[in-house]
Amino acid sequence: MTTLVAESAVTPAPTTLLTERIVLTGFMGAGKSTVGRLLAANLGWNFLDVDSLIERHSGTTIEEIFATHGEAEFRRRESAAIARSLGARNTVIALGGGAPEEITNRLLLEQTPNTTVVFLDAPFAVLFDRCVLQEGAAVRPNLQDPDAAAKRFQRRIPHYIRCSSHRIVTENLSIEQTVAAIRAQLL
Ligand SMILES: Nc1ncnc2c1ncn2[C@@H]1O[C@H](COP(=O)(O)OP(=O)(O)OP(=O)(O)O)[C@@H](O)[C@H]1O
Ligand SMILES: O=C(O)C1=C[C@@H](O)[C@@H](O)[C@H](O)C1
Ligand SMILES: [Mg+2]
Repeated sequence: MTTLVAESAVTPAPTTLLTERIVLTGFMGAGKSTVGRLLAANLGWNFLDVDSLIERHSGTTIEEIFATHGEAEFRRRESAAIARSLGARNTVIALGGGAPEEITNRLLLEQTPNTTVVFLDAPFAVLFDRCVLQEGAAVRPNLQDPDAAAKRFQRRIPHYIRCSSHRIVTENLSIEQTVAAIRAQLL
């Protein structure tokens, strides 16, 4: 049993919003982890990264889970990690890029009260370039084949849109500007 420890736990008075948790969704490279961590620090909230939770709980890397057990098992672990993370309050939660494709995850998001889902959007080419430039990007299992990744992107767009109440187009924004744009929509 792994306990749920936020990556950044803070005690000072957190910013009060009309929501208890902000969930970031979007494709690989959207900035869910990078923006999420900064947004949480900015609000004085905690931050949880579902991909990191899965790795901590499994005691291994996502790459290894895909290689050893396959994507279906990864998705089961992902749903369990999302369910655990949605119990947290005053928390920014970064989902994995494929989470909204699963009906279980969409229902979890929809049915958890006081949960605001923000879709970080950008064109596939921008996201792909960001991932390639990022250190360690080569290990993202679902980014190995660019054509297949582009198809996944297309397939997922309607799910990202439907499961979110806010959408930020980040193509021309820095990480700091993306955080400011989220704050402007939610505060
Ligand atoms: N405007 C921007 N917004 C977000 N990230 C940006 C931006 N510009 C550049 N980046 C870079 O893009 C990368 C985004 O990666 P990040 O790991 O945060 O994405 P992610 O959405 O969490 O992806 P994954 O689904 O694979 O976990 C980082 O290296 C970040 O520095
Ligand atoms: O888009 C995807 O399918 C994935 C995105 C990452 O966040 C990880 O959840 C994993 O690499 C799968
Ligand atoms: Mg991430």
